[in-house]
This record gives sequence, C-alpha cells and structure tokens, in this order.
Amino acid sequence: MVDEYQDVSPLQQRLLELWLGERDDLCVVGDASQTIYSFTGATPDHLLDFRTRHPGATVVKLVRDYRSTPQVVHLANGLLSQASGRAADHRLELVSQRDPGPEPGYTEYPDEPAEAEGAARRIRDLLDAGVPAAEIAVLFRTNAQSETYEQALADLGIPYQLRGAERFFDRPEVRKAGVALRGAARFGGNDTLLEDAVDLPSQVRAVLSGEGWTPQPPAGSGAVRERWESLAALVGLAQDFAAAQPGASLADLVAELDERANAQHAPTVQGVTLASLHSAKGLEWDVVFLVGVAEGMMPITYARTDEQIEEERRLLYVGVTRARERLHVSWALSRSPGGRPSRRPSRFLDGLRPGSGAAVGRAAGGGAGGIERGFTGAAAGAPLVRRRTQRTPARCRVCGRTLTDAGEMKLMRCEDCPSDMDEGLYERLRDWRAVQARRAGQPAFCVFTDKTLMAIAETVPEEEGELARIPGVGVRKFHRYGADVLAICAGHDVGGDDEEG
Ligand SMILES: Nc1ncnc2c1ncn2[C@@H]1O[C@H](COP(=O)(O)OP(=O)(O)OP(=O)(O)O)[C@@H](O)[C@H]1O
Repeated sequence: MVDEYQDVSPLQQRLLELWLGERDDLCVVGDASQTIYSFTGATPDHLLDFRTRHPGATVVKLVRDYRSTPQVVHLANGLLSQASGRAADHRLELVSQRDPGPEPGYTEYPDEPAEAEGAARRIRDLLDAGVPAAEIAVLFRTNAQSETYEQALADLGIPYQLRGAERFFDRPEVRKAGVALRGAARFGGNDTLLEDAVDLPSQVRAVLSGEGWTPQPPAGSGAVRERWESLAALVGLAQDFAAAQPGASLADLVAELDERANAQHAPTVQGVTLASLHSAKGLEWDVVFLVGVAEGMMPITYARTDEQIEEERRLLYVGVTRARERLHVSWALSRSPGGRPSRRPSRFLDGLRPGSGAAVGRAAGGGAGGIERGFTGAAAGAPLVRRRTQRTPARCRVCGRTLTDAGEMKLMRCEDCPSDMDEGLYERLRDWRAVQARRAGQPAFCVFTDKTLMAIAETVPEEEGELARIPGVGVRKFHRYGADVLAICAGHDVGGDDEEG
C-alpha cells in the first residue's frame, strides 16, 4: 500500500518494483493535483500511468470530501479549474459532505509585519473564543517567512510550534550569523569588514556576506536557497530595526536579536502550528491562515516554466484543502513598513477572491463579503504607534536635542538631562517586573529594560496611546503588559504576589 503516490521519485518507484517482484498485490493512493515535490525528481506519471502498467487494476475515484466545508471545497475546486498540464487533466471536482461554514476571508495588509500581526490578533481572538491552539495553523511558502510569524505570535503570548523546520533563531545559519554579528559588534570600528559600511544595514550586509549572503538570491530552490532566505530575513530585520531606531548600533541590533530569540523561546505546551505548505501535506486543522499569498511568493519568483507555475498552484491547492472550517487568505503590498506598495495578490486568486477580475477557467464565484484591509496599531482600534513605523527623529523631552543613542532614545531624554522620575513608581514597576519575569521564566530585561521602566516612571502614562509611544514598549509588550503598567501608573495594586501556576 503506497500513500501520496503522486509524489514518488524514480528511486522509490524502483524500490517498490523490487519489493513487488511478479506479484500484483498492490494498492496506491494519490492525487495528481497535489503533486508538490517535482523539484526532488518526483512525478505523478507513476500514478497516472498505473492503469497502463497494471491493466487489471480497479480505479476508485474518491470525490467525496469529508474534511472541509462546501465553502472551502468550492475555493479548492475553483483553483484547480484554472490549472493546466497533465495533472490537471486528471483533476476531480470534490463534493463536500459537511455542513456549510463561513466563506474564506481575504485580507490585504500594507506590509508583512502588519500581516503577521493581523493574523496573530485573529488567532488570539480564536483562542479567547475557545478554539484549541492545536486546531489552528499558519501556512507559508518558505521557511524564512516563519520569523515574522514567530515574533508576531510571541508578541501576543501565543504558543506555537514549527513543523518541518527549526525555529528561526535555532537554525544553524542563523546561529552562525548571530555569532558573526556579535563578534563584529564587539570589534566595532576595528573590524576591517566594516570599514566601508556607512550604516547599520550595510554593516549587517558586510558581516553576513562572510556567511554566504549575496545581494541576489542563488539560483534554484533547495537547501542553499533556504539558507540564503534565512540570512536575507536577518538583513531585512536589520533594515526595519534601523528605520525604527535611527542611530542604533550593531550592538543594539544584537541585543534586539537576543530579545527576539528569548521571546520566541518561551516553552510551548500545545501551540498553533507554523508550517511551510510543503510540510503541511496530509495534515488538517479547523482554522488555516494562508499567508503571503502575493505574486513573488505564490508563485515564488524562481518558478519560471509553465510546469513550475502549475506546481505552485498545486501547492496553494494543498494549502486550501488543509482547512476544515475556516480559511483566512492574506497578502501584503510591501515587505517592510513604509515600503513601496508594489506587490499584488497572487494571480491564482484571480476570479476567485472578491473584487478580482474574471478567471480564465470557471470562477468559483459565490461568497458574500469582500477583501478586508488589514491595518495595525491605531487603525485597527488599538492605540498603538508601532516602533517599526516610527519615522520622526527622537528628541530629548527636557532640552529638545535630537537623540541618536539607543539608550537615550529609550529614556526619551539625554542621559545627563535631569530626571523627573517618580522614584516610588519606578520601584513598584521593578517589583512587578520581577514577578512577571519569574512567571515567564525569563530574565527581567525581557519584560522591560531598566531604561524603559525609567521612561515609564518619568512619563507616568495615563492612557494607552501614551504608553505605546514609549520606546521599548513594542506591540507584544503593550498587549501583554499594557493594562498592568497603566494600572500601576494610576496607583492601583495589580497583585504583584507571585502565586504559583
Ligand atoms: N467516510 C468518512 N466519513 C467521515 N469522515 C471521513 C470519512 N473518510 C474520511 N473522513 C475524514 O475526512 C478527513 C480527510 O480524510 P483523509 O485524511 O483520509 O483524506 P486524504 O484523502 O488522505 O486527504 P489529503 O490527501 O488531502 O491529505 C479526515 O478528517 C477523515 O477523518
């Protein structure tokens, strides 16, 4: 008995033949529309030619779909109706056996971090409504996309597990890059590598060039490309960090990476699944978020030939058919906050998502609703000013001087300008922080650094917007600790006792 027979390689087929010998005692199960491993040499031809090789074989077409709602199946059928090539000639129109459910949702975001935060917020709502974390998955095209989602989930305190890949900061190339960046930060100006690097992103690019990063991606897919994508994700992180914290040094970036790695390493019990589309094969969840469904990612840029494009379509089909009840499809118009909104939603959704032009094949039609515009921060109702989008120069709130030192920016004043800190409040915040850190099993600075606590004790924020604007209070910390901090600032006792459990 062979499952996933559409994806057997010539070697596996040969092994099967050797096992079988002269016998015909064989059953194979497969779906040519789910062929997604052609790049490893696998081919659906063994499945499609089975009847020729075994003329006496009985063919059973399984068209009843017991997994997904009619709405999800409708989209899956719509995707395949536009497919071409040999596999598509053998496609089946699935018929859902389940009760109706919600229409798939489509959300467009201005940038990738906003998309990840949007998905994380929806997941938070689902968890609060009682959906088990194990019934939710976020599926993406490349493993390098995981970091943004790992961070967004960690920001909201949502446990997650990665499937088919190591956590971003555990990957060998990311660890090695971290060591190199740490070394360069320590040597600072004495490092000859950094001689020509004028700003933080170019310093990072210079250091990572020694680790295999190149301005252009390597040709093709596979492990080399995956490693490059990880390094490119680090370069992207450095660019975003430098844009949000003008004047930040390499050492500040290393501290930020450490903080992210710590936050993402919270122990998980049962979590939301983060997986690439390839490693989601054969699995299913009640709720599936298909993210990054934009041209360039889906189909991926290096898919050039018609066959490669068709394989990308099948990959999306695999993703759609993982959802039992709820499916959220999203994409971002630019990679980074403030970037040029040059991306467009995947061509595979043409004619299928509301508001898109007519499809080449039969449109899936149906489905009320439209595309949501996903925003973050204030636009989403939360009074957040996101660190990453902060563009105006930071100024000392005592003397007005432009601040360039990261520590001073956190304090929101020059180190030597007089502090008007409420000492009592500062102490109460420190006590509260110690309790939070113990509960989370993390060092205190992972909750808030001393500088951020000082800035809070000097500002004494009275409302959410004021707190959110304090550097060091990112989205994750705002959501996690904002209510407590505001209550402490208002003089309330938030129960700092460290009860177990
Ligand atoms: N006859 C049935 N009655 C009720 N539920 C069924 C029946 N057959 C399958 N299911 C359910 O449908 C879902 C999908 O089944 P299964 O995983 O076997 O499908 P599959 O064809 O292998 O899917 P894929 O290849 O797309 O991963 C599972 O949750 C399974 O329990």
